[in-house]
Amino acid sequence: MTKEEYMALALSVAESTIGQTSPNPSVGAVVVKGGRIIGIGSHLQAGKEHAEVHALAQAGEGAEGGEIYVTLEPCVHFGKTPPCADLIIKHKLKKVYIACLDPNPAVAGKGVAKLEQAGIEVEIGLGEARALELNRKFFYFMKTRRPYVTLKAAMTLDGKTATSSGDSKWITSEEARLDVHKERDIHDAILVGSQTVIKDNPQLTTRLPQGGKNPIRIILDTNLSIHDDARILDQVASTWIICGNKADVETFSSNHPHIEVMQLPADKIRISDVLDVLGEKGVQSLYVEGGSTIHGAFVREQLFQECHWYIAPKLLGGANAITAVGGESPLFMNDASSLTFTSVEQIGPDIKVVARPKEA
Ligand SMILES: Nc1c(/N=C/[C@H](O)[C@H](O)[C@H](O)COP(=O)(O)O)[nH]c(=O)[nH]c1=O
Repeated sequence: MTKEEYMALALSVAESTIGQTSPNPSVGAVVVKGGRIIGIGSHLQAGKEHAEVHALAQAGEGAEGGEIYVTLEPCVHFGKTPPCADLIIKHKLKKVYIACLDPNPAVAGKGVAKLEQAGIEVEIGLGEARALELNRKFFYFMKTRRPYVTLKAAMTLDGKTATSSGDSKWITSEEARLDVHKERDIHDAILVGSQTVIKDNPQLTTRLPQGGKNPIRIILDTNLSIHDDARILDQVASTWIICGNKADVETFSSNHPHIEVMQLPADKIRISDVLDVLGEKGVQSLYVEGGSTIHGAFVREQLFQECHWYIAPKLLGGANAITAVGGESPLFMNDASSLTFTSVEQIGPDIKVVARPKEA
């Protein structure tokens, strides 16, 4: 295998753990000696061993004089295990291939410096684009201390997410809805507005055949207006409610002591305040399932990093049907958010379009 193929293997191993390592990044490592793979490892869960620890444990003494391919710069800090840079030095590897540097300015380059001081050759950048994409959400959070926001909407071909009566069952297929649960599984948190809770009474849990992690359910509810029997108030998953400063938190909390309520200082909920609060709580990835008014707020304030549009081959019609992105229309087309399509894929009879705002 070529060095590109060894790094591609490390990247694949890292990609297979996306969503399960938060708040840590997903990392993969491959140890090679004499053209033979002698160790493969990935970071499987925050607090557990890093990828290099697993790969080097598998390689054992045979690692001496070999090379390691790692998708993120080896750490220099003491976590659950000693710094990976020290472990690589201890195993006397000859060369380290690093796909991308740590985004944290406090540690960026420190791992490389330590390896080079120990006389180990370091090559940076092999598979870098794929390594940056793989931990895109983590890197964004590290840089901004705000969650990476993905807007999700399911709509008809003419952009409707419900009929004028609010009916939306179902627009997209089972397959497309299953894909939504895969997205929920890899996100730290999911967010909807109180209108979606009142109209749809969603569970907002991850229901995959193979199981999966429930994201934290975040409800924007200015006046704590959701009904006491709403399904998201059950104890199947964590639920946080963000409300305005006029809401009667005391009454709500006495009725629902297990629900975390965050009261913002203003009477209206501003998305930028929501993202600051969630960032402080360590939420790195946020999946916004709407509805229309909520999407309108995120789009108007340009506070999203990606949108996933699931489009069904149906035409609903009706100017009074519910549109995917509500709120006020800008006066001019120039005020539209300019995006770039990053992928379009068919899922069952539907298509999933992923688009991102043009890099600022
Ligand atoms: N109506 C449709 C959707 N509707 C999405 C609404 O947010 C709906 O209330 C929640 O997805 C329901 O959540 P839960 O299943 O109770 O956890 N989403 C889709 O992907 N396709 C559709 O057709």
